[in-house]
This record gives sequence, structure tokens and C-alpha cells, in this order.
Amino acid sequence: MKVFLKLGWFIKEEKKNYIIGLLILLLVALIDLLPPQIIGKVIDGISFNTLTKKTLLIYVIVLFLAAVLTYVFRYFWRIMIFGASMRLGKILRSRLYHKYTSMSPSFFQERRTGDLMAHATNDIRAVQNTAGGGVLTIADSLMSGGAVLITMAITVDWRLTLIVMIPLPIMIVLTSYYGKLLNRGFKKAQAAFSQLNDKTQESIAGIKVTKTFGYEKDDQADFKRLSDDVVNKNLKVSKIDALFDPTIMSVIGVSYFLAIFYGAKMVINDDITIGQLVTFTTYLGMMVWPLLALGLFFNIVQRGHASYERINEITNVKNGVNTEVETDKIPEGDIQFDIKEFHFPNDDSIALHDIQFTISKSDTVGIVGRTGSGKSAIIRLLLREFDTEQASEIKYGDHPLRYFDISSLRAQFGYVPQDHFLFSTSIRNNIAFSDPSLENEIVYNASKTSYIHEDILSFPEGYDTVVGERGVSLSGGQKQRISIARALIMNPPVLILDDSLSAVDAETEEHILENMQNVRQGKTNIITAHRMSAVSHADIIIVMDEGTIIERGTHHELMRHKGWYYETYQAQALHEEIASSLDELAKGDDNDGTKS
Ligand SMILES: Nc1ncnc2c1ncn2[C@@H]1O[C@H](COP(=O)(O)OP(=O)(O)OP(=O)(O)O)[C@@H](O)[C@H]1O
Repeated sequence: MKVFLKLGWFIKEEKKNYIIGLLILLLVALIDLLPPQIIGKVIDGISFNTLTKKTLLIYVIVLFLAAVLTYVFRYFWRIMIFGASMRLGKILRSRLYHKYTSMSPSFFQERRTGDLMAHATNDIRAVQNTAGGGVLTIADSLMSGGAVLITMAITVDWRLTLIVMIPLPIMIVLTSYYGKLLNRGFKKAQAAFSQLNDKTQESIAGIKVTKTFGYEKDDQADFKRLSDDVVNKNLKVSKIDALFDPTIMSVIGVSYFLAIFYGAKMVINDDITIGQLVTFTTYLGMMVWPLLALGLFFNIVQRGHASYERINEITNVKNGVNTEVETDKIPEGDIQFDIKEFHFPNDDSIALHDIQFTISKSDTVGIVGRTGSGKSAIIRLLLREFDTEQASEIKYGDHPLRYFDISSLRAQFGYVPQDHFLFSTSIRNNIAFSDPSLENEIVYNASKTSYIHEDILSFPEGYDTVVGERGVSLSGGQKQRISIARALIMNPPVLILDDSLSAVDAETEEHILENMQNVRQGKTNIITAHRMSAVSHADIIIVMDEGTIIERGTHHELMRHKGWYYETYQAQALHEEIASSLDELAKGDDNDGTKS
């Protein structure tokens, strides 16, 4: 029942629909009381030989009207009550979606995708059912059941009514005990479903790796284990659920026995007529549904409560990043880093320390270093993915990052992340993601700059080619270049390429960088890379190692310095030279082969 208190805000909102729906439901319950009365009267009329044709006709007309009214009323209460519950589903779905889209990336890092999807599907369905089926079952059970009991007491005999109610308290005790067991069972079953959802999502996303490693059998076994777990936990719930019906039917059975036993005695003693006894037992039959509805109500409500708690747990999570600021100032100017020490949330090891450097407005900055040296960490702090001290230690213009509204801060950046992502839509829509109404010419220019225009034209449907599961398969380099075009099209004050040229060959990289130098004049660029050639043209290059800066300067300064940058640059240049010589040789061999 607690879930109704928690859903009080919604019930208040939909007060009108619920009241009208419940009133109509009450009318149906009252109309349903008529037929047993009429049956009793007809039986008594026959046994006392007082039934005339005219009264019989009136009874038939009343029964017919009752049937028509019940039909119409049932239709309307369904629309009122189930309509309201659907609106609750919509509200919760929007809340969750809003929550998901407003959370910082660390939120998603800590949670499993399958779990988040289960909240948006299974859990919402369960809460929606509470606001629909739950309200209906409790109202129907109280109103129909109550109306039937009162009518039995008034129109037949109150003593007989009390007698048949003797077994009811046993039923209430048992069903509320089952209800508690159900809640526990549902929580476990929903959690197991989340895990299965997560497993399915991960398996599909990682299908290529699974196949390459021949891991299908283990993957299937893993899936079977989780699937069995879901079945077992739901089976436990069903076993508890299955106790409701027999308990209720047994209670009704005992009540029937008492009704016949004591009712017959009363007929013999002339306390009630035989017609009244038939009316009474017919009413008792009408108590089956309200009592079953009560059992159903516990089931629906316990499931809804467990799900509502799971949804609330997510919607109550505070966004890791404090977004409440008073200024509407747009960030502008140089970006200064003065990071003393940074560790990722929930991680004790130091990811960055003693990072001091400035990115002057309109400069291109290169950040290089071994894998795991902290390049991406710097970028993620600049994008305020975490609400740590560093939001004060990094300044944009005259103010720390914390000073700015998070949306206007992020709007300054065009970011191409390391793990680029394309949506399952056309290439054009992927590039014009920030504004789908952009003219084709602008889309083409961005593609030309990122050196992907010709590739796109060679696809079967050009820019309308759909990417992803049901579309064309793109190479890693093509995906990277489309992602770069998507960032370039925004013409952002600061463009960040986080290892975004790793999958293109040296020649393509050179073309892209050359094009960028032309179109990004007067704007800031930050490029992190493993290949030194990607940053050699930068105004300043930062070399990272073990979370701190070990070298800095222009390409020429660093080459003179003869440190890590110099050595890596030389090694990569040599490697590049050997690779292109081998390429030439292979081409030569091919040509020879063709001639002979
Ligand atoms: N969310 C996280 N929680 C804890 N540690 C993290 C997290 N993300 C990264 N790290 C760790 O922080 C360090 C720096 O990682 P970062 O991703 O910045 O390296 P990088 O230089 O960008 O590496 P790469 O070139 O391979 O992308 C690494 O040791 C990494 O394992």
C-alpha cells in the first residue's frame, strides 16, 4: 500500500480521472447487485404463485438495461483508470530518459546498460500496472465486495452475513503474509532480469570478439546460467503467487458451507424465504472476484513497489557535476591548467599530478605520451566529466570551470572521443548531428576537411547510406573521420581530437591536419595522439608520462632536447619509411606479375 503514498503526487494530478473512473466502477458494482435480487424474487414469485407476466416482463427489461449500462460503464472506467496509468508510464519514462541524458559519463561507467534499460522497460511497466490494475483491483474488491456484503446483510439477513464472514480474517492474515514474501521475491526477480538484460546487450555488442576467440559456447553457457536464474527467481514468485487463489477459494468454500448450513436452517425456521437463500448464495458467488482481486492486488502492488523503489534509486542519484551556477557568462580566452593531484572517483591511485600549462586562445596544442600516461584524463577534466577539485584548478579565461554553466562550457568544445560512436542513421545525419537542418554544402565541407567526402560518395547511397547494424560497415578510419566531421561542422571555439587519427594512415592524417590548419584558423585545437606526426605542427606539445608532464615545447625544441619525444618521433619515422618501402616493393611485384 505504501506505493500509493509514494505515488500520491500522481494520483493528485490525475484526481479527476480517478474519481470519475471509481464512481463509474461503483455504479457498475451497484448495478451488478440487481440480478441476484431479481432471481430471488422470481423464485419466490414462482414458489408462492404470485408471479405475473407483467412483473416478469419488468424484471427482464431491468436485467437488459442493467446489462447495457454495465457494458457502457465498464468501457468508460477502463479509459479513465488505464488512461491515467499510461500517462504515469509516460511521465516516469521521460523522467528516466531526462536523468540518463543529464548524467555525467561517470554515472554510466558505474552502471550496467542492461540494468538501466530494465528500469526503462520492466520497472516502468510494473509501476504503470500499479496505477492501473492495482487501483482497479483494490477499488473493485472493496466496492464490489463491500456493496455485496452490505446488500446481503440488508436484503437477506445480517446474522447469516456475519456467519459467512468468519473465515475472512484468516484469509487477510495469510494474503498479507504472502504479499511480504512476494515483495522480496520480486526485487530478486527484477534484479536477475536486469543482469540478463545486461548480458544480452554485452554479448550482442561484443559478438565479434566472442566469435574471434571461439567463445560462443562459454557465452551461451553464461547466458543459460543467467536465464535459468531469472526463471528460478520468477518461479519462486509464481509459487508464492499460486498460494493466493487456493487460499481464497478455500475461504469461499468454507463460507459457502456456512451459508448453506445456516441458511437452510433459517429457511426451515421461516426466518428467510428460499428465494432469499438463492439470492444470498448468488451474492456469495459474487464475492469470489473481489477476493481474487484482493490477491491480484497484492501481487501487482508488491511488484510495483519493488520497481518504483528501483526507479527512484536512479532518479535520486545526484548528478556528479554541480550544474547550478548564477552566471550566464560564456567561457572565453586561454585555458590554464594547474592540477595538483587528481584521482578518478572511487580510485585511490594518482592519475594526474603537477600539471601546469596554458593553452593560448587560437593555438593548437598536442598532448602525447605512452598509453595510460593521462592524456585522456586531462581532456575529461576539461570537459568536466567529474565534479572534483580540478573544476577549480582549471581556468577558462579569468574563471575556473566551476564558475560556468555546464552546458555553455561544453558548448565551447567540439569533442571527438577515443571510442567514437556513430548512430544507426544516415551518414549525413551523423555528421549534421548538432543541427540536422544544416545545408548539404556545409556537411560536404566538413567531410572534405576530414577527408571522408570521396569515401562517402563511393557508398551505394552516398550521404544517405545508413550506418550501423542494418547499414553499411565502415572501417575504423572511416568512422573516425565521420566523427571528426561531426565535430568540425559545429565550428567550435575549441576542437578536441582525443586520439582520433589513430586508425587513419599517415598520408590521410597529413591531409586532414593540413585541411584543419586552414579551416581552424583563429580557433583552439587540442590533439592527443600516439603518433608524433599528428602533433608535430602544434604550437606547443606536452609530453606526458605517469600522470605528469615530462617534456614540453614546439616540435623543433623537443627534437633538440633529444628526450622521449625525439626518440619516439625518430622510431616512428623509421617505421613509416620501412613500411612505405615495403609497400612500394609489393606494388612493383604486383605490376611484374601482371605483365608476365
Ligand atoms: N574511470 C577511471 N577510473 C580509474 N582509473 C582510470 C579511469 N580511467 C582511466 N583510468 C586510469 O588513469 C590513467 C590515465 O588514463 P588515460 O585514459 O588518461 O590515459 P591515456 O594517456 O589517455 O591512455 P591511452 O593513450 O591509452 O588512451 C590510466 O592508468 C588508467 O588506467
